[in-house]
Amino acid sequence: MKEVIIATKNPGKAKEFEHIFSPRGITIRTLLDFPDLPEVEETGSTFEENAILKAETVSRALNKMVMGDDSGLIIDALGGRPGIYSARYAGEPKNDENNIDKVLSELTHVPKEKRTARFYCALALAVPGQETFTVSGTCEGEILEEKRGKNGFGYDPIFFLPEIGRTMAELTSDEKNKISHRANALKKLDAELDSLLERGDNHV
Ligand SMILES: O=P(O)(O)OP(=O)(O)OP(=O)(O)OC[C@H]1O[C@@H](n2cnc3c(O)ncnc32)[C@H](O)[C@@H]1O
Ligand SMILES: [Mg+2]
Repeated sequence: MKEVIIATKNPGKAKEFEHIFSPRGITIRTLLDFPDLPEVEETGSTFEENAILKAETVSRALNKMVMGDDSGLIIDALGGRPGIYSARYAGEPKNDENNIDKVLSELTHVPKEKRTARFYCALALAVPGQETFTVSGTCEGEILEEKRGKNGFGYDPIFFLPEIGRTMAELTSDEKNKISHRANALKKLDAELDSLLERGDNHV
C-alpha cells in the first residue's frame, strides 16, 4: 500500500490532501491517526521552518517518511499578518470564525484596491536518513468585507479570487485543489514523492 503521513491535526488540510492523493492510489494518514505522538511546537520564524519542524519531529518519532504543511494568510495592508500566526490569530483555542472577525475588523477602513493578500503554503518532506526537501506555493487574492461560501476551511470565506469571481469557500474541493497554495506547492514535490513511493522508501 502506498501511504503518505501528513504531520497535521487540521481536518481541513487532511481532507484536501486526501482528495489530491486518493485518485493516485495513495492513502494518507495524519496525526489524528497517531493520538499518542507529542505535540509539535511551531517555534520557527518562517513557514518553511515550521513545516520542517512538523515533518522531521514526526518522521523521527515514527521512522517513516512524513510531510509537514505550514501555511497561512499574508495580508499586504496588515504588513503581512496574520502570516505564520494565522491559525491562532484571535488567540487560543484556535477558531476560524474569530480569526476571520479579527481580520475583517482590522481591515474595516481599508479600501478594496488595498485589500490584496495571498495564501502561502510551505511543505517539507522528511525521509529517514535523507535531507529534508522543502517547497512552497502561493495563491493570490483579495480580502472581502464579509464572508461568502461554506466550503473549505480557515480564511476561505473571505478570500476572493478576482479571476474566478468567487471566494475560496465558493469553490468545490476539486476546484480549490487545482489552484490553491497547497496544490501549487505539492506540484513541486510530485516528482520527488513519486520516486520515493516507487522505491518503497516510505517504510510502510
Ligand atoms: O499545524 P497543523 O496541525 O497542520 O494545523 P494548523 O491549522 O495549526 O495549521 P498551520 O499551523 O499551518 O496554520 C495554518 C492556518 O492558516 C490558515 N490556512 C492555511 N491554509 C488555508 C486554506 O487553504 N484555506 C484557508 N485558510 C488556510 C488557517 O487558519 C490555518 O489554521
Ligand atoms: Mg499549526
